[in-house]
Amino acid sequence: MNTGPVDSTKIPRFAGPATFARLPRLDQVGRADVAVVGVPFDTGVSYRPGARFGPAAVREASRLLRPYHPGLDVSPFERAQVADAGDIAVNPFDIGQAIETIEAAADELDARLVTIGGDHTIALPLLRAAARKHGPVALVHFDAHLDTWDTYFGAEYTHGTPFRRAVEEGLLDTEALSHVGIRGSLYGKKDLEEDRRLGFGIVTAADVLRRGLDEVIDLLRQRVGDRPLYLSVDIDVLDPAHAPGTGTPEAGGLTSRELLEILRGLAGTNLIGADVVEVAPAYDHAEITSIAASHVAYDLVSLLAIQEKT
Ligand SMILES: N=C(N)NCCCC(=O)O
Ligand SMILES: [Zn+2]
Ligand SMILES: [Zn+2]
Repeated sequence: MNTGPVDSTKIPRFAGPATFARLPRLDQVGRADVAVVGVPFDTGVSYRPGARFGPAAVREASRLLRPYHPGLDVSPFERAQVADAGDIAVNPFDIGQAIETIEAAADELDARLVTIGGDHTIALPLLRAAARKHGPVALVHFDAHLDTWDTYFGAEYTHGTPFRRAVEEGLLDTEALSHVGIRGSLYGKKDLEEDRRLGFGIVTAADVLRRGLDEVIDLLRQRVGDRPLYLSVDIDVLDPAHAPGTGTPEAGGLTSRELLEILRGLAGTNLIGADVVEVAPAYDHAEITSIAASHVAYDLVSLLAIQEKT
């Protein structure tokens, strides 16, 4: 029997400290199939800081989550032992050291991870840990931005560069890389050319509107096949109306309904880990962004849980 969340019909959901979805802490249950872990880190940002407060805000906003997911027809916390592994204690003054700490912590956590960021820099060490376990992985990357740029101010490790570094390091299966939700201005046309050369296919935000969800889901599933899959969700894939609380907002994004439907459309793929990043609560209003991110994390946990045998 897996230990589930605190019962919100008996203990008010607004009482007590927040773990993700009111789940037990990892140290309370000893082991987990799926662990939710926070990475309060935002030293890699190019514009507004504040994503270091993302994990705490997403946990607070997750108090309303209930234990049955009707869209996927699963009770994820019964199907799998899901636990909150707390936050990784990253150095805010040294990006290199923070990256090493995240990689080591991900290696050590003996569970499939849903990581709550933190800025997008953290995807690189998480992918290093994933590739160490599974070999080069397929990637579906939800974001307004490519995040395959080369350097900023000469810095190689930033929130705009993790996926170029990941390809260079051989962490990704370059036959199976997709960005979803891309939009907004670029530095030049070469950004797209270099991205294509690295192996990425792009589903733009406009494609989601014009081609529709079913076609987009089919295309993504075809590209992924049965490869081990990592999902990275930058919350700025959503329109600023759906996610104002983020560091580099771009107009013309997905609705939270579209994003959740695409995620549900990936049920049955060989998902091995996922992150939700770039929630910066200082720019949020009425918890719009952290509520969206907590629901995304719930769907990611559910996608991992349905892979556990019943
Ligand atoms: N990963 C996120 N959210 N943003 C990257 C933006 C990089 C830039 O300033 O051009
Ligand atoms: Zn982004
Ligand atoms: Zn990003």
